[in-house]
Amino acid sequence: MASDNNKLSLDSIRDSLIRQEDTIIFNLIERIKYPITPTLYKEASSSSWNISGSLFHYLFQETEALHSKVGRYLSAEENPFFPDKLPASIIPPSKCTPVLHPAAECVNVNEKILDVYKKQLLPLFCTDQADDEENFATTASCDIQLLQALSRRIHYGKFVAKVKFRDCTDQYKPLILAKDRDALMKLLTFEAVEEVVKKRVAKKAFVFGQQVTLNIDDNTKEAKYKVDPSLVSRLYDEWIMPLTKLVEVEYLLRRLD
Ligand SMILES: O=C(O)C(=O)C[C@]1(C(=O)O)C=C[C@@H](O)C=C1
Repeated sequence: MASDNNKLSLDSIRDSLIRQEDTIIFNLIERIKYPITPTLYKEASSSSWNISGSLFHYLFQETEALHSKVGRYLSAEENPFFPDKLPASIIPPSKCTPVLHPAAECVNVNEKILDVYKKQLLPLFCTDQADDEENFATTASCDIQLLQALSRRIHYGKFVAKVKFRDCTDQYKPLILAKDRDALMKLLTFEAVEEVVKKRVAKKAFVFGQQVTLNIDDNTKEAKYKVDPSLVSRLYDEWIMPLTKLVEVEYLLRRLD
């Protein structure tokens, strides 16, 4: 969607952000089936595995390398977590005019996303801590899919910023020239939209996380959900939307380069 330059509007981008909520919530539900699994994220040097870094890090880097070869990071919607380690794509880049300003490539907050994910989000969402060795690879694959979904959503801020600048250039230009981050942040913020997002994702978590049964008696039992809706709302309020806005500001600050 975001590759179609002519049709790009704030409404179409917001529609995509809404659709991405489903992906994030489903991936979250998948990941939290497993415990935190501390060994997965620890340096593997002391183990018998012949790798440097953690098993999670190894699988993530190798996954990105493979995806890079088949052109994943040629898309402006994708941002790598290990940009310095990527092999070239075997697929040639598209000949279409790029949608974003070339400086968009320098905006990458994945290091922050990874840090927040490991230190704050996993402990918040995963209640159990255990080393389930049989599921190391599956657990790490769930982490990677969730992180890629979070990264794509947060870096969509570049497209949001692009249309906001295009539609209100007169308001944004002086703030960019003055490098006034706070004023840019204020101008691009829509509190009413954020309130709707928080309520909608909580509702989606409630609906997607229900146990679906065909037994009518089950409706009367106390409902059990796979993910706490209030935590999903908090995920958006405290991390996803602030990081999206950070990406918007970073993109705008480079927009006139
Ligand atoms: O919809 C927008 O205008 C956005 O900038 C996206 C977003 C979000 O992350 O959902 C971020 C900032 C706004 O305050 C509202 C929503």
